[in-house]
Amino acid sequence: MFDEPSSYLDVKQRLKAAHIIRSMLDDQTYVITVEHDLSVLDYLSDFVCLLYGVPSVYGVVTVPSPVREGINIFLDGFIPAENMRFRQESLTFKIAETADDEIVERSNSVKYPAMKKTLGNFSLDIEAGDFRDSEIIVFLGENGTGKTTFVKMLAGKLSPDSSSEAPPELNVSLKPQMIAPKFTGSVRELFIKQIKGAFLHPQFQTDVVKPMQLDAIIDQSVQTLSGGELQRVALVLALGKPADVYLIDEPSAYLDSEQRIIASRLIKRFILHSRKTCFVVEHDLIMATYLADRVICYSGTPSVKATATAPQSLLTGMNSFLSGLDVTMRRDPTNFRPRFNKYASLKDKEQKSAGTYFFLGDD
Ligand SMILES: Nc1ncnc2c1ncn2[C@@H]1O[C@H](COP(=O)(O)OP(=O)(O)OP(=O)(O)O)[C@@H](O)[C@H]1O
Repeated sequence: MFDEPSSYLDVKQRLKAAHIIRSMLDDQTYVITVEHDLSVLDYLSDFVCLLYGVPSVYGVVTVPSPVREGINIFLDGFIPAENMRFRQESLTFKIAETADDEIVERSNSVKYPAMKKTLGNFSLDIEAGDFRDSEIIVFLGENGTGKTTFVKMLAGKLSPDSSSEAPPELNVSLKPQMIAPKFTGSVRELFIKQIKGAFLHPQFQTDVVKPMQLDAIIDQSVQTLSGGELQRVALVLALGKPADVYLIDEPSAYLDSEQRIIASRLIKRFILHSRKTCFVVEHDLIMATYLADRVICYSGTPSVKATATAPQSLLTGMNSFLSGLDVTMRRDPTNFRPRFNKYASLKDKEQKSAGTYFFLGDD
């Protein structure tokens, strides 16, 4: 039994862990895993059981379905065999989907210079780039390649050792990777203290606070929250602060699949409507590809030396990221979610020989 084997691992390690777990299977051995990263769940398992219900009240476990069908049922929110709808909306992952299909005008562009930073034995080179309003840029890279270091430099918490010109002075709001609250009051008191304006604003309540489902914990002490509850509180806090740039480091950590989808939608809508920019570090590729307007790819040797590219299109960036991992992805025709091809399968071989590691077309 493996409980959340992918937590905090990068994509390469998630796939490696899936291979190791699968190699344990034989006639006598069954493996049960709990996994919230749907693309890893898809790659790892043969069958899935869905659990639905009301958190802390009741839960129902379905009979096992084949993995593709099970994940699609989960995303659809409707179990045909039981004629049971457990979510009002069905979820799809059209690449470049924009909330409400609005035409996005991204006019304001801010440039940042090439920067270098050395920390102990690790050195990071960042290529010069730019970002625009209403845009989400996702960092793709292995653990220890300097994603958090770049985020801290953008946030002004670390200064570069050298840069081709002075970095822009940005008004940023940061959701750190590790959340260790010192606040001793309740969640409500924390919101009133730190983001009173946003918290009392009906639009922010509707767009951000309500979807994060904090009613049950709003008067609970912050010190007693679970990892997933803290993550949701931290996301609301980060988005509630007035800023030009939002830096969200690993929003999926500790969240279940449903909450990851809710959080991704909420971040996307918030950034689109507030006309701000958001940088996100994310290893869950369903979340990452849903969120990203553009991506920054990290290459090099983790913990030693790495380079971060300028922001590039999702397609170009994912192609180079996946080719570095020697894996391919295509989209499921039902809901367009990205799926890993099984290693050395026909589709894997075809996509590799065509150089389309990230295939946007339908099956
Ligand atoms: N203050 C420091 N002193 C020495 N080395 C450091 C320091 N801070 C970070 N490092 C090292 O720099 C490298 C990059 O760290 P960073 O946290 O930016 O990576 P990351 O890409 O965000 O990793 P992850 O995906 O695991 O969160 C790591 O090898 C880390 O150990």
